[in-house]
Amino acid sequence: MGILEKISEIEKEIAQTQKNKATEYHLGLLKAKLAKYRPQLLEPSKSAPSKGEGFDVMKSGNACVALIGYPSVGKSTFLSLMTPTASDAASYEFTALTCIPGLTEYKGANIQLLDRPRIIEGAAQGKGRGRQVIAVACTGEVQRSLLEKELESMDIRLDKHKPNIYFRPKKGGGISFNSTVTLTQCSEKLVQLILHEYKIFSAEVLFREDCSPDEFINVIVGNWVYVPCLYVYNKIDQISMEEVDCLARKPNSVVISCGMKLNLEMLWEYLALTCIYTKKRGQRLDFTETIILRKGASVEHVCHRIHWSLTSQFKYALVWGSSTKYSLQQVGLTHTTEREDVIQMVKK
Ligand SMILES: Nc1nc2c(ncn2[C@@H]2O[C@H](COP(=O)(O)OP(=O)(O)OP(=O)(O)O)[C@@H](O)[C@H]2O)c(=O)[nH]1
Repeated sequence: MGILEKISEIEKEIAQTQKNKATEYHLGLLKAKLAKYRPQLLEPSKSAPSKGEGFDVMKSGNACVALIGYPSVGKSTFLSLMTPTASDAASYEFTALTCIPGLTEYKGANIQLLDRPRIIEGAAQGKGRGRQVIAVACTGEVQRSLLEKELESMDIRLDKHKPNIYFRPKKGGGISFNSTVTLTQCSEKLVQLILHEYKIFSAEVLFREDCSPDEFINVIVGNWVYVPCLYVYNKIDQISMEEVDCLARKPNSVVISCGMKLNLEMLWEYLALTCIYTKKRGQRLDFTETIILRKGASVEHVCHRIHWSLTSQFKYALVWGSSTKYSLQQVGLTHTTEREDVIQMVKK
C-alpha cells in the first residue's frame, strides 16, 4: 500500500470513529500514525525543480513576507506595485508558477516579498503543482478557511504558539509524566501510547498547557512550523461598503485595493519594524549605520545584532531618543528602544 492510500485509510477511520472517552486512545494512535506518514509526502521528489525555480529563493532583507492566496486574487499585482521586480501580472490568469522574489524598502528597512506558487487544493495530499487549478469562485471568507486548512495539512500553523510541553527522550528509566495544569485532552496513558508508536520507551514529559494529542505528537515529531500571518483582502473596489467594513473588523485582517492603490502600506505597519542608529565612542553619528529590529526590541537585541559577544562585555548603553526620559541617558540591557533612538554601547 502506498503512502497516499495509507493516509487516506487512516483519515477515513478517524472520520468514522466517534469521538468519546472510549475511543480517545484509538484516535490518538491513529493521529500519531498520520503524523508519521504525512512528512513522507512532502519529501522532495527525485525530479526536483531546477535551481531558481520553485521554493528555493535565498532569504534577504530585514523581513521576509510570503504572499499566499488563490489564483487571481492580486498577489502578482501587489508585488509589482510594491517592488521594482517585474512580476508577471498579466491580464491572463494563473501566472505565478514559480516563486518570484521582490525587494522593497520602507523607512530604512529592506523587506523581501515572495509571490508563492499558488495554493492548490489538495497539494498537501500529493496532487501535482500546476496541474490542478481550483475552479471555485468563492468569497474571501471561504478562501481564508480553505487556505488555513490546506496550510495546516502542510504542517504550517498560522498565528499559533508552540505547545508549552517539555519533552526529552532518555536512554533508560521509562516514561516520567507530569503536568502543571489540568489536562482535558491528553492523559498519561494516551501519552505513553503515542510515545510507544514512535518507539520511545524512556522520556521526560511535562505538560505546562492543556494541549491536544495532535499538539503533543508534533512536539515529538517537531515538524510544525509556526508562522505569524496577516489576512489581506484585496479588490475591495468590487464589493459593498458593508462587506468591506465587515472584513476590516476581523482580527488580523486588512482590506486593500491594488487596482485603486488603497491601503497598500498596511503591511509595513503589521511588520512593526523599527530602526535604530548606533554611534561609536568619540565619533560623529553616521546615519547610514542603522539596525532594523522588531518594534519593542531591547538594548540586548541591539547588542546581539552588533556582535554575539557584546552582551557579555556590556557595561551600559547611552541613549539619545524618545525611549528615554532625558536625552543622553544611561540604560541597561532590558531597556526597550524606540524608533530612531541613537545608541552607544559602553563595554566593561
Ligand atoms: N478590480 C480589481 N482588480 C484587481 C485588483 N488587484 C488585482 N486585480 C486584477 O486581478 C487580476 C489577477 O491579478 P494577479 O495579480 O495576476 O493575481 P495573482 O493572485 O497573482 O494570480 P496568480 O498568478 O494566478 O496566482 C488582474 O487582472 C489584476 O489586474 C484590485 O484591487 N481591484
